[in-house]
Order: sequence, then structure tokens, then C-alpha cells
Amino acid sequence: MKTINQEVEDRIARHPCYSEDAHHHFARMHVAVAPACNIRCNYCSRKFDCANESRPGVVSEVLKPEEAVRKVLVVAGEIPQLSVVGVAGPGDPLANPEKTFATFRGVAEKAPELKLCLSTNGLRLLEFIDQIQELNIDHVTITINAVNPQIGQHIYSYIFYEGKKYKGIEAAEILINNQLKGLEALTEKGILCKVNSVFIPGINDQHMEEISKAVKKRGAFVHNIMPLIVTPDTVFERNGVRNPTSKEIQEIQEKCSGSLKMMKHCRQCRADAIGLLGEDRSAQYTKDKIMNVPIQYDPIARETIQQELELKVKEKSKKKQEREALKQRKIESGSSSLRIAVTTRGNARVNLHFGHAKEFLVFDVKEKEIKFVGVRKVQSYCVGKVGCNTKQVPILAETAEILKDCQMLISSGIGKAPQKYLQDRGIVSIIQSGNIEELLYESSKYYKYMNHMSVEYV
Ligand SMILES: C[S@@+](CC[C@H](N)C(=O)[O-])C[C@H]1O[C@@H](n2cnc3c(N)ncnc32)[C@H](O)[C@@H]1O
Ligand code: SF4
Ligand code: SF4
Repeated sequence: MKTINQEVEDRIARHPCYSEDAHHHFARMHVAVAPACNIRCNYCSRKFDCANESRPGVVSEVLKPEEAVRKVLVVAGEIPQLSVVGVAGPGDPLANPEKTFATFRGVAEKAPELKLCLSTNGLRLLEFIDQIQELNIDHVTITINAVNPQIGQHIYSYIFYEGKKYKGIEAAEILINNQLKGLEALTEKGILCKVNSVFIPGINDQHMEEISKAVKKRGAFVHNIMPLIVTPDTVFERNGVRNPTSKEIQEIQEKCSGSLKMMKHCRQCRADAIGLLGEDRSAQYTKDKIMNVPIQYDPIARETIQQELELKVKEKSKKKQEREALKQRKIESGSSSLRIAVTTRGNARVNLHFGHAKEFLVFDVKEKEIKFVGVRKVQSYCVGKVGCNTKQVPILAETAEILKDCQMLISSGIGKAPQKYLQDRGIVSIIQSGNIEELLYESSKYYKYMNHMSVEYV
């Protein structure tokens, strides 16, 4: 039986925004069918429909639902990694519900394997919960920039709700109330929800942790704290609000990560973006082109390619989780010193290739203190003519077991395969030759930095 975590993993394994590992392999597209909006955020401008501008709210052309469905089929035929189709503007999808749902219906009918994704300010969410569920829209993003109306009133100029315009604190109250209730209603139905919060210096920067906690409580799956992009012709631009620094974003993400999983790979895409998250191929798919090229959509070929990609993503995620768990165990097991193994053929130097080592010297290093722990005997990894990149798994497994309490290994050389094998088991290997003591000091300083990185082997 699958655990809840496995089920969620399966659901997000092909979603480039919900799964960090998937974003290297799977592509998304936004279809710009929703031009109108029912609120006014003080940072948003949709006036610039320039092909060179890449930020939310920007599009080259707004499409009718039937044009959007055709575009999806053309793109799906040419980009087999396409797994998600979203409506994210350029205005608000739920301020244009007929166009939005007609598009989703058309895509679900013609290309049912594509995941559907909706990005909204949440003002009208509660009205559409059933439709969202019926259409199998499995992923919804809600932008929540404040959970306190005192703060919200400085972010939203006004809202249009049930035929009436509201301003100030009253507008913020209605919006926040609807967003949080909408979020709760969606998560109760098992729909995965991501919350976007635009980080606005001097306005909601001190409020982010409260937002994170509030949305976690209502079942949000991931929190995407995104930097404000100060845009011409907006209230914030006129008031001199600045863009946040990347350090500020990193710090707030770290602070909030205790309460909720953070999305750190958002590219703040255009409302008509196409491709892998790092790229934008929207200029290739103009209305003119999509209406005139043949559709080459082949669901079977697409599925074969996507299954392979999904396997890769799942393998990567599993390894990452194992590494994290190992790191955690090592941190919990306690000492603030670092246990380091070195290879040597004598002279108090690291001067031996990992593959030729029949023993390792193990040390505990704590600031300026080095304590010799002992010698660990092993079978050497390279036997005769067998090279270091050839997998000698049983020997390697034994070595990894013998060094399992070490966080680091220093040797004069090591092949890629054993390096990766050890890395996957929480042992970072450094290639260096020289005096053992000096290398132990140096490398222990270096480890602090390496410990925050996860080395990727593609
Ligand atoms: C263009 S909106 C479309 C969806 C919907 N109207 C909404 O606001 O959630 C997509 C995302 O971009 C964000 N966004 C729009 N303009 C921005 C700006 N100038 N700086 C940072 N984020 C912005 C929105 O807050 C939202 O999270
Ligand atoms: S809700 Fe979205 S589209 Fe509307 S003003 Fe805010 S950012 Fe722009
Ligand atoms: S804007 Fe962020 S969440 Fe939306 S498609 Fe781009 S990367 Fe994904």
C-alpha cells in the first residue's frame, strides 16, 4: 500500500513547479485566456505586452479558448516533456470563469494526460470549488500576500466583488477571508495547493512567517515566496518601493522553511510561458503559427518519454531524501566535530588514490583540535586492471559501511562512481594531496559550506 507521501510524490512527479526534481525534466505552458482582473494589486501592471519582457502579467497575445486548446495540442506534439497546462492570467482566471473553464474542458477532452493548473488571487475561489474538482484540476496556486487586513490594505488598491467596489481595509478583509476559506475548501477535497506570496520590502516583509503558518494550517502544500518586481506605472513604483535583494529572499525562505516546504525554483513566468522552467519558448508559438501548422500530437509517444523521465525524477528524489535523512542522523548523533577519513602511503601526507587504499586513517576535527580516532582496514577498491569507474559494488559497500560514521573522505584521487556512491551515503569526498593535518583543517572549514549543498550527479 502506498503511504500518503508516496501518493503525493506520484502526483507531483511530473509537475515542474510542485517538484523541484521534476523541473529539470518536465515542461509547462501557460495559456493566456484570462485578460480581466477583479482586484488591483499595487505591484501589477499588464500594460506591457512585449516579447522581451518576462514577468507575470505579460503576454504577447490573448487567446480564445478554442485557440488555446489548439495551441496546447501543437505544443504537446512538439515538446514531449510538456506535462502541465496552466491558466495564470494575464489577469485572474476566476475573473474570466467562462473562458478559463472552457479552455480546461477542451484540454481535458483532447489531451487528458495533461495536468491542469490554475493560478488565482482567490477572491472568487469558493464559487468554483466543485467545478475545479469536476475538471480534475489537481493543482491550484493562490496568491496570498497578507493574512492581516491591516497589512493587506497597503497591497491592494481595491477589489470588485459581487457587483461592488471595495477599498482599504474592507477590501483586504473580504479578499483574505475568501482566500483562506478557498484554500481550506480545496485542500479538504484533496487538491494540492501552492501559495504565492510576493515579498514587498517595508510592506509585508515582517509578515511572511505569519502567512506561512496561516496557510500551512489550512493545508497548503508548498509556499512560494517570490520577490517583488517593481514595475512601471504601479503604485509601488510611484511610492519608491524597492525590489528585495536575493539575500533577503533566501533569509526569509530559510526562516519559513520550518513551517512549510518552500518553493525556491520559481521563475516568475509570463502568462504565456512555454517550455522548461529555465527557458521560454513562447515566441515560437504565435497565434499565427499555431493556427497554421499541423497538429502532431501523439499521446502514446509522449507517454513513453514521460514515463522514462518520471522514473529519473523519482530516483533522484529518493536519493535526495536518503541523503537528507543521513545528514540529519549525523547531525542528531551529535558531536559538533567532523569525522574525516584520509588515504595515505606515509610521510604524514594524503598521497594515495582511493582505489588503492587498503586502510583509512580516521580523525575527529573540531576547530583547531585534531584527534586521531583509528585505522580502518578495507579491501582496496581497484583490483588489478579494473578501473576506478568500474562498479565494484560489494567492495564499495563494505568500505562505505566501515566509514559510515565519517562525513568526509580526503584522497589524492577517486573515480566518479565511488565518489557518487559515497556521496549518496552521506560521505563527501574531497580530492586533495598534501600534509594530512593541514588538509584536515582546511577541509573541515570547507565542509561547512559543502554541507549546505547537495552535489548533483546527472
Ligand atoms: C500575473 S499573476 C496571475 C494569477 C493571478 N491573477 C494572481 O495574482 O495570482 C501570477 C503571479 O505573479 C505575481 N505577480 C504579478 N506581478 C508581479 C510583480 N510585479 N512582482 C512580483 N510578482 C508579481 C502575482 O502576485 C501572482 O502570484
Ligand atoms: S490579482 Fe493577479 S492579475 Fe490581478 S492585479 Fe493582482 S497580480 Fe495582477
Ligand atoms: S511562475 Fe513559478 S509557479 Fe508559475 S509556472 Fe512559472 S515557475 Fe511555475
